[in-house]
Amino acid sequence: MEAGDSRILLTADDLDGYLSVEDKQDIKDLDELYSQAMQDYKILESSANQTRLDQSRENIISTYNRIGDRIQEICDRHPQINVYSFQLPPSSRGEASRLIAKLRDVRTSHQEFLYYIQRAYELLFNLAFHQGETQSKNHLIVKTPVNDPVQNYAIHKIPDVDSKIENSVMCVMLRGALLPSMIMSKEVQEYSSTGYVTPFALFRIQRDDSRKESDMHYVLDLKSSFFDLESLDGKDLFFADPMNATGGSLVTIVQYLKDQGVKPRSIQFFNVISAVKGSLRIARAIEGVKIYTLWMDPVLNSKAYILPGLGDAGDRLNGQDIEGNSRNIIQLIADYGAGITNLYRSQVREIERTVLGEMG
Ligand SMILES: O=P(O)(O)OC[C@H]1O[C@H](OP(=O)(O)OP(=O)(O)O)[C@H](O)[C@@H]1O
Ligand SMILES: O=c1cc[nH]c(=O)[nH]1
Repeated sequence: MEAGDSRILLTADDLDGYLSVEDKQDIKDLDELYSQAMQDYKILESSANQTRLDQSRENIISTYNRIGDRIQEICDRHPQINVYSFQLPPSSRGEASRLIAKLRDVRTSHQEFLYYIQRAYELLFNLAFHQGETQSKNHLIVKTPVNDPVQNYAIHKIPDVDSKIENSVMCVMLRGALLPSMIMSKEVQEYSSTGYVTPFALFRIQRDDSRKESDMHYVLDLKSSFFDLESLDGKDLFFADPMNATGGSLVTIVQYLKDQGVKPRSIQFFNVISAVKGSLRIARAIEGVKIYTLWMDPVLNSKAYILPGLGDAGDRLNGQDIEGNSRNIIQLIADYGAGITNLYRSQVREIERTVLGEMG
């Protein structure tokens, strides 16, 4: 890892250095399997012959089954990688599958995309914090609008996850992860018995789009980042980024923090879709990390995009900038509109405080 005055750089070679021979073989096997599926996509996209179309659909289903089995077998060997569809009972898997299908679909509109991302983070919160041992409960006492014959109240028991969430700091990989991080922080607030609002640490991390995946550079721009190193020490660092592709963005930030002497209590990464390569690199590079992902995809293309993926998550969440006029964090939040900013009011206040300071 190289450090300039304000820019921290990591390369694809640095990341590959973490992979074992077995990891590289797993990645290669999936590349080969997925290239078979891509042959059939070409027929699906262009053929007018019904028999050929039917045959290619059959082939794709069967290749996908083999890919799914192979990915599950790889993930079973890595307990740090938690995949919703592999850990939840089969009856719950359809929910994640349908949701991911909606997010992937080119026809899904911006508003619908936001709606499904919000739902995805509810499921991820469930995967990370509600599984496993029998949990103690917190009681919610809710006043309802019904006041005849008397004012009504309802009691709801929710899992007591305070100890898992009330030491957390929301670490944001700007910019695509900004809204998902607000959503995750609100989940924390809603489940915390004290209404804990996470502090935010904002990191401007960029992949160099002019480079290929095999030669990718990751740049952490400290001048456009907002965080207080001391406030991260001993904390549970939550990163919520919809896409975990090559793993380079997360590893760059975590290594920088480590170099600065920060010792987090834990590092947890919440993704909607992860690629096998990025997950393996992270699991190898960051000791003790936990990855929670709704879905695991098999491969990356030469531009470091996840296949089949869902495209550019940042663009689908934030819309595209006008050429040469890249919006800052405050402008992005303003563009989410009143519906979103009112829903995530506490989170917006925390982010503004982090960016603008107490007087902002
Ligand atoms: O696992 P990695 O290969 O590091 O990639 C993941 C990063 O890529 C995406 O951001 P993108 O580079 O599209 O920029 P954006 O945040 O500005 O949308 C995504 O939101 C992650 O931050
Ligand atoms: O497929 C990908 C990879 C990185 N970032 C995205 O938004 N999509």
